[in-house]
Amino acid sequence: MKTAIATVSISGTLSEKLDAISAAGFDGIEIFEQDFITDEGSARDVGQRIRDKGLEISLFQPFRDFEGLPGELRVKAFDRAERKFDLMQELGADLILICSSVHPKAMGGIDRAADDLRELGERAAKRGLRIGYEALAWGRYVNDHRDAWEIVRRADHPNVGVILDSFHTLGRGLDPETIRRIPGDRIFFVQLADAPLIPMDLLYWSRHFRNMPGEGDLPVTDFMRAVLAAGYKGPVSLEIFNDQFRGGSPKTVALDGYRSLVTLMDDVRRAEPELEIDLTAIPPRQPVQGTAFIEFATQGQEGQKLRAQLRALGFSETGRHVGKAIELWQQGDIRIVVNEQRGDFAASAYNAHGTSVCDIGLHVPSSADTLARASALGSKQFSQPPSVGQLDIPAIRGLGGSVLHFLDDSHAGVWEAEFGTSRAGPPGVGLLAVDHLAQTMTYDEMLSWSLFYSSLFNMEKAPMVDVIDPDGLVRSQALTTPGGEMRITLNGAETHRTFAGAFLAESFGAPVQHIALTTDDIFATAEALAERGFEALPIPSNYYDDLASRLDIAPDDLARMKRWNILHDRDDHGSFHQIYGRASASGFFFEIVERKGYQGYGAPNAPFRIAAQKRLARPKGMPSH
Ligand SMILES: O=C(O)c1ccc(O)c(O)c1
Ligand SMILES: [Mg+2]
Repeated sequence: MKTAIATVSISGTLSEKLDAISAAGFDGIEIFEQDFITDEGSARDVGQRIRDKGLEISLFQPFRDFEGLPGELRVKAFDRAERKFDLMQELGADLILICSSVHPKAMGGIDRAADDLRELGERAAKRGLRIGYEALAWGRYVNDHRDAWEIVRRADHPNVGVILDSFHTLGRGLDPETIRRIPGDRIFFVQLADAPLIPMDLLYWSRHFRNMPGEGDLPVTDFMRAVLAAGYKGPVSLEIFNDQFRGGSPKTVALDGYRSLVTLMDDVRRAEPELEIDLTAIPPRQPVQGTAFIEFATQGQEGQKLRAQLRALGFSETGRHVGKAIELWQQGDIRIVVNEQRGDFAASAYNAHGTSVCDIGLHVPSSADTLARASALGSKQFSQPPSVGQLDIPAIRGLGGSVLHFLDDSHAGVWEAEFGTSRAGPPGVGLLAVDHLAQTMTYDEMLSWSLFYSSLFNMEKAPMVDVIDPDGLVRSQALTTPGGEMRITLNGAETHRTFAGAFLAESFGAPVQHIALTTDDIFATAEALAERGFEALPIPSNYYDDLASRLDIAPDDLARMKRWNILHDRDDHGSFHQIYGRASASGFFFEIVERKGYQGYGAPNAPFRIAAQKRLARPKGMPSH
C-alpha cells in the first residue's frame, strides 16, 4: 500500500513540506497547484526536487469548473486543461483531479458531464495521462460519489476514473457501503480526512476543520473498508484542510498524518480481516494496567521542596538506586521516583523544564508489543546507557521530548534489583493509586496528543470540555482506558494569562501540571494530610453555599467538606470528592480524589480551583494581570 499526503495539509514552503513529508515516511504527495505556483523553481526542477526526496507525485490537483460548460466557456476549459497537462508532464505527474463544477454557468446532465470527461480522457490518453473525477460535497450538480461514479461509468474511457474523498462522502452523511459496488480499478485515487461533528456550512467545514482520520467523528474506517472491499489498490492519501495545521509545525503534522494512516489501516484490517492489505501486521492498541511509576527530575533546593511536598502527601523514601542519585518514594502501590542524577536524561529534562515529571512508567501486558506498535506508528525508541544494576526496560519518546517506559511481568524484579525493595509502600495518608495525570499544552497541540494516546493505547476520548479561567479559556480533553486504569487529561491553553498557560510559558513541550492520586476515604485522608502539614487549596465558603443549593448533601458532610476544603461533584455514574494541594511556584500541584463510580474530573469545580490558585499566586493587592 502506498501512502501519500496532499501538500495543502502541511504548513511551510514547498521545500519545508517535502522535507517533513519525506521524513515522516510517506511514499508520495498530492501536489496542490498553489504550492507549485508559489515556488520559484520550474516544473521540471520541482518534479526533480520531489523525486530527490524519495517521493512520487501521486496526484496533481485541483482542476476546477470543467464539466457541463456551454459554447466558448467549454472550449476555454479544454484549453486550460491542455495547459495543465503540459505542466503535469514537466512535473512528472500522471493523474489530475477534476473536482465537480461550482461554475454559475455550468449545466447539469449526467451524459453531458460524461461526454466532456470522455473527450478530456481521450486528450489525456494521447499524453499518457489520466483524469480522476471527484464529487465535491457542495458541487453545483454533482455532489455525491454515486453520481461522480455514474458519470465516469458513462464516460467509459480507460483514462477516466473516479476519485473518492472520505470528507465529501461522510460529511454529507452518504452511506460509504455504496462504494463497494464501484469496480476497484475504476477508482483512481482515494483521499482521506476526518472532521469533528460541528453543524456548519459544508464548504466552510471542509476548508477549515478537516483533521486526520481518528482525530474527528466521521466513520473513516467504514469508508476505507468499503474502498478496499471494492478492490482498490492505489495510494491512500491524506487531504486535510485545517487552519491549525496550516499554522502548525510541518514535521508534527506530517508525523501525525503517518500515525493516523497506519492506525486506520490497522483498524480496517481488524474490522474486516478478509481484506487484502499490503501493510506489515502490527500489534493491536495496547491495554494499560496502571501507572508503574512517575519520575521527577529535580536538583538541589527544588529537590528539597519536592521531598517536603511528598512527605506531606504521605509518601516515604523507601529505597535508593544502586548506581545513581535516584530515590524511590512510595505510598501503597504508588511509586514516585526522584531523580537528581547528573549527566542523564533527567538532568537535561531538569535543565530544560526545572523540577518536572520527566518519565512515566506504565504497566502493560507486553512491553515488546507496546514498543512494536509505538515504533510502527512512528515513535522513536528511547534508551540511555544503563548504569550498574539497571534493567533495560523498553521506552519511547512520546511527543515533545517526553519519555514513556513500558513494564510487563518480566520487569517485576526491577525495584528489588535497582532499589533493593519490591514491597508495597507504607499506607501513609491512605493514597492508593494514580487516578490521572493532567498535561498542559497549547490548544494547537491537543489533537497530536490525543491521537498519540488513542492510537497507541486502548483509550477512549471523552467529549472536550471548556474550563473557565478568570483570564481565558482552557479546553480539556480526557482519555481513559475502559477500566479506568489510566486516565490522562489534556489541557489546551490559548493564552499565557490562564493558570495553565502561565505554567506552560515557563516550560516547553506538554508538561504534566498536576497529578491526581486516589483515596477511598476522602475525610480520613484529609485529616491525615492536615496532621502532616499538607496545605490544601483554600476554597471560599460561597462555593459550599452554592453546592448545598445545587445538590442534596447531608449538613454534616457539607460541614466536613468545608472544613477540609473538599470539592464535590456527581454524575450519572456516581460521586466524586477532590482536594487540591497548593501549587508550586511554577504552577505544578497534586490533587487527591475519591471516585465512587464517577467518570469525570470535577470539571464544574475547575473554575473555583483556578480562581483560588490565582488568588494564592498573586501578591496581595496586585491585580491579576
Ligand atoms: O475545497 C476544495 O475546493 C477542494 C479541492 C480539491 C479537493 O480534492 C477537495 O476535496 C476539496
Ligand atoms: Mg478531495
